[in-house]
Amino acid sequence: MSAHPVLVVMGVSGSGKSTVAALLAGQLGWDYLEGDDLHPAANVAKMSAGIPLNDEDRWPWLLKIADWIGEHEADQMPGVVTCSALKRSYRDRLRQANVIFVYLAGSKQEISERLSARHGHFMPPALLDSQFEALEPPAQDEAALTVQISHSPVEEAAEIIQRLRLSAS
Ligand SMILES: Nc1ncnc2c1ncn2[C@@H]1O[C@H](COP(=O)(O)OP(=O)(O)OP(=O)(O)O)[C@@H](O)[C@H]1O
Ligand SMILES: O=C(O)[C@H](O)[C@@H](O)[C@H](O)[C@H](O)CO
Repeated sequence: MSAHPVLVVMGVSGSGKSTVAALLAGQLGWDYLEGDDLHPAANVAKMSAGIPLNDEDRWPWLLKIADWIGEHEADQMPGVVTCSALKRSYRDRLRQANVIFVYLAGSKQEISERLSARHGHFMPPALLDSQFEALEPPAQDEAALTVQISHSPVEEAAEIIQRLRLSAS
């Protein structure tokens, strides 16, 4: 593994990307980007209205995330970014740089319960079905690190650091 990877914490809405990625970035002392912050207002409005994004909506957003990753690679700065990265084609684009995908895997039931308990977020729980429909879990050859989400966020972050042999700063 490169000394300066960017971890892409991926998975459906509510899988815990923001929670786990923030912990990881804090513990590693690496730059952090909340990928949702790069969505154009139109995408946020669409999701808020309960309409799933399509490829056309997602590509400009994915390219902004790819830019952030590319800048970090050029500067030899490691980082952590959240990005649903639901489809293989999206991940193949992000993989043009030196990234490691960390896939937060859980059942629809488990994630649905978490989303129902989450407040103050634009993403309605009703969009979870569409997230699972779009999801193409990383295939074997993608070498993603798959983490089951049934543990606490702190345990998940510790597992990721240990399995990737990273060191907390
Ligand atoms: N391991 C966990 N155990 C219990 N609850 C968790 C865990 N991880 C996250 N949560 C809770 O589940 C909810 C969803 O987590 P979070 O917002 O981090 O997901 P997300 O994948 O970033 O979602 P989105 O893509 O919609 O922004 C939050 O309320 C969070 O506090
Ligand atoms: O690809 C997508 O459909 C979107 O990125 C969503 O996953 C949202 O960004 C996120 O889940 C909302 O919080």
